[in-house]
Amino acid sequence: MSRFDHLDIGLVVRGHGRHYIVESQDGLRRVCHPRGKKSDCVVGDLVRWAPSGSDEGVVEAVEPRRNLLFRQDEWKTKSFAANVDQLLILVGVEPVFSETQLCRALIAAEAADISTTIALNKIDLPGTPSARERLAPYRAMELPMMELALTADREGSAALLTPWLAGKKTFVMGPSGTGKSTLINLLIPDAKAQVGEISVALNSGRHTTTTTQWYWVDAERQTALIDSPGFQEFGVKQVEPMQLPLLMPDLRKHAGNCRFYNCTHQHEPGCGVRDAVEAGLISASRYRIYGEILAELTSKRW
Ligand SMILES: Nc1nc2c(ncn2[C@@H]2O[C@H](COP(=O)(O)OP(=O)(O)OP(=O)(O)O)[C@@H](O)[C@H]2O)c(=O)[nH]1
Ligand SMILES: [Zn+2]
Repeated sequence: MSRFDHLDIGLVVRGHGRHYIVESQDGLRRVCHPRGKKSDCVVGDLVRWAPSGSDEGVVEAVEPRRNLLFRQDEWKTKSFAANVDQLLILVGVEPVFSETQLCRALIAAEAADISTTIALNKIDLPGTPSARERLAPYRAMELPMMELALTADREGSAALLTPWLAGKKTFVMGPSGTGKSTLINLLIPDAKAQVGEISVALNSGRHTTTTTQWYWVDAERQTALIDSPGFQEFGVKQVEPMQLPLLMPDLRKHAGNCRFYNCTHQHEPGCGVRDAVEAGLISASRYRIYGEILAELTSKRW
């Protein structure tokens, strides 16, 4: 029980600097301001809010979160969203995706206990076989995968996505130019209107992709897509170094065979992970990325 339990619950559908757009249960959206540091919230948060003035509100408290997806570098933590059911990582045949970013996103999702599906888009393009090849280690890890052609085969893509999304809150992540906007517009014909409504409330005029945005797919407000801006760096400093291999399913599978319980899988003799790399059971690129992230996590702050 908290002293704010009598207040209405709202959903944070967009953050905008120090204020938020909160959707109340009747579907109305209004600008809300945080009362203090305690009411720092992110998209997907459920908040207790009170009216303030004629059409604004104050966030008094944030309800406990089911999960929080975020990235963390040396200096700051950047939240993506809270209370999501699943993550969709959209990569494209073009532009060629960065495997290190993909690994980092998967590690952050695993650390937050959020299940992930990788979707390869633009399979109408000739680079498709090599993109599939690059994803082979992830398929071998039994990560769910989907193949899409969001512009070339709209119906086929929608038919794959729609049942998978139904009733869930899905966070969509992916590098710039892979088709995130195409996906949102395919599934949410009134996406522009949903954003426009908010821009009017904020007086911001037009949509910027610099902020995370919650979209309802259906009129019943059961299915949601959460679209996020791109990013350059994806820090996973929230992870303890010893925990890192446990968040990478292919490494985790072989770490039990190491001679030392605290093996870092770098130089130790009798390392099950390095044996598996040599045997081709763990991809060389995944192992290299593991080493790079481990070095980052163990580097001393100055
Ligand atoms: N050939 C092909 N092109 C596609 C497909 N899906 C999207 N595209 C094109 O890829 C380009 C980028 O798509 P967007 O939806 O704008 O990508 P985005 O991920 O939103 O990119 P940002 O806005 O930069 O974050 C556009 O020119 C799309 O038409 C596809 O299935 N096949
Ligand atoms: Zn080892």
